[in-house]
Amino acid sequence: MTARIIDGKAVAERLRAGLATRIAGLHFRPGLRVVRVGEDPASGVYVRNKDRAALAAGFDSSTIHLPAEARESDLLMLVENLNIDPAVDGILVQLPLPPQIRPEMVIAAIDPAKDVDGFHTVNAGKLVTRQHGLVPCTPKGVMHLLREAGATLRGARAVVLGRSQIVGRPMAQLLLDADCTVTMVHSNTRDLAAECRRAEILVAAVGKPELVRGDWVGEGAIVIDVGINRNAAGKLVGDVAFAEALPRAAAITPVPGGVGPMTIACLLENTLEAALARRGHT
Ligand SMILES: Nc1nc(=O)c2c([nH]1)NC[C@@H]1CN(c3ccc(C(=O)N[C@@H](CCC(=O)O)C(=O)O)cc3)C=[N+]21
Repeated sequence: MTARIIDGKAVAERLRAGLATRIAGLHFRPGLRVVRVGEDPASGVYVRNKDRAALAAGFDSSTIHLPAEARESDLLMLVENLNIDPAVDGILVQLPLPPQIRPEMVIAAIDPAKDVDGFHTVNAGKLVTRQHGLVPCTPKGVMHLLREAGATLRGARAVVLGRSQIVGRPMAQLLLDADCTVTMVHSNTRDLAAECRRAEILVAAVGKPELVRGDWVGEGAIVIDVGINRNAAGKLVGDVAFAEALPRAAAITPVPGGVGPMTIACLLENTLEAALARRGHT
């Protein structure tokens, strides 16, 4: 078998086109503000791609750039101003932040109704208690991709590799809500390879270049690679050794062109959702 390659770029384009159509029918433009502090290189690509996509889909989007030396109080004041600005529906503060700024303080300061990253404790709590809230973009994008790939979720053995606040944990929750049998595995798991091999759906989100080798992938598995890493040669690679996984998987996402573009499309989807919810159209 050779895996079908799941084209995240194409799925993201369709999702964004659908959002553009919906926005064209509104009497306002949903507002998104991305706040960047200093110069994290990973954030650079993300902010550029996002700005282009947001403007093309009809959002009122802009990036606010603070210097690397900004104080935590400067950022908190900026967030407060965005919270009360009626033109702003979505606020995203790029992570990582410089060391003098505590990310948990900043995330806690964002109005949960405008928290389009879905990182605020209120939104995390809503996800776990199955209430309607803003869902983190990357796991939300992965669910879109699984549905597009025609994956049968009910009863499927899903393994999530990685337990981060922003991907692994919410990912497991969404898979559980879709009736998967979910296993979370991580750096302390005994025999990671054997656990991964049992997966019918494998989501790798650890940020370790090509950690998942071909023999970690079960025959016919659907493999979703969330990692975006640079390898020793400076090439962009995922958490999965793509060429090794290809002959075993039924379907697999590439890096780049897999999950990354979906994260951006879901950020825009969340911004539209937040805009409608704030105006009372749920
Ligand atoms: N508050 C916050 N929320 C985030 O969601 C967030 C963040 N901070 N900080 C940085 C990371 C990184 N991130 C990416 C999203 C999409 C691509 C993406 O679209 N990648 C393309 C192109 C990659 C390339 O060419 O370099 C792809 O995978 O095909 C990359 C990186 C979101 N992040």
